[in-house]
Amino acid sequence: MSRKFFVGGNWKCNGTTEEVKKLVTMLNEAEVPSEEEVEVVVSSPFVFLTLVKNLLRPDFHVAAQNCWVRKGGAFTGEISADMLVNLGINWVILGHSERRALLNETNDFVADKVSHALTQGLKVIACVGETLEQREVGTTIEVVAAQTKAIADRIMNWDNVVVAYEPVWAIGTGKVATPAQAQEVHLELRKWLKENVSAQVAETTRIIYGGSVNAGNCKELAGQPDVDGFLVGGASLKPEFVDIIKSATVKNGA
Ligand SMILES: O=C(CO)COP(=O)(O)O
Repeated sequence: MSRKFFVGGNWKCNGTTEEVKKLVTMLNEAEVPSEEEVEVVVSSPFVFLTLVKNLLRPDFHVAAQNCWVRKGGAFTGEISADMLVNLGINWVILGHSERRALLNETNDFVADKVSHALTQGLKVIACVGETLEQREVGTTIEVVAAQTKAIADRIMNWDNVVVAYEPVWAIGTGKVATPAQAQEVHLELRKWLKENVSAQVAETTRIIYGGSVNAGNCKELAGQPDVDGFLVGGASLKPEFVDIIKSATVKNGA
């Protein structure tokens, strides 16, 4: 398999220093498949990034949950991509549906951020996904294609991009997409990449699933041919995150 299994933990806006230390200790003690089999990236709130980076085992990586759309300057409250690089953080989540919905981030704005972050040397987890309303009126593929197109229009190189398909109706709801629903959208996204970017990008870009992933449902989802890993929210704050990391073995046939 040319696409290495990827498991991201999105801690969202959660945690105290003590809780973060506990979580990192739990992760450091976990026995998981090797780095060759699975890439693990945990995403803490900005204020804990250095703490996590300093304490976390070296085979796991750290991501920010957002960054500013261009170089730093007079942008009160923002964090620039080069600041993250300066801290030794090499990943960033961009375009999460919570930011799209609550902070009105548009497809173009997200795509500008992706493009800028890549030029600064960050690797990007770019999130796409439809709302329940959009799914119900049958526009799921159109919506995720438009979100992906905005990015494709601005970047030349997809090597450092992971696409996270996160149906909004499945996030934090306990209502996980069925393996067939996830596979359908992942396959369509891959087709879209093949037709609109290149066969090589379609073949090598990891498309991961997010939305109520837990220890109980991860194996069946991981068994889908176009599901290359997960972006985990709530369960990434719990010991079951380790079980989700281990679902890489489903993919790798162990
Ligand atoms: O938004 C998510 C990950 O980015 C998914 O969140 P939950 O796993 O809590 O549904």
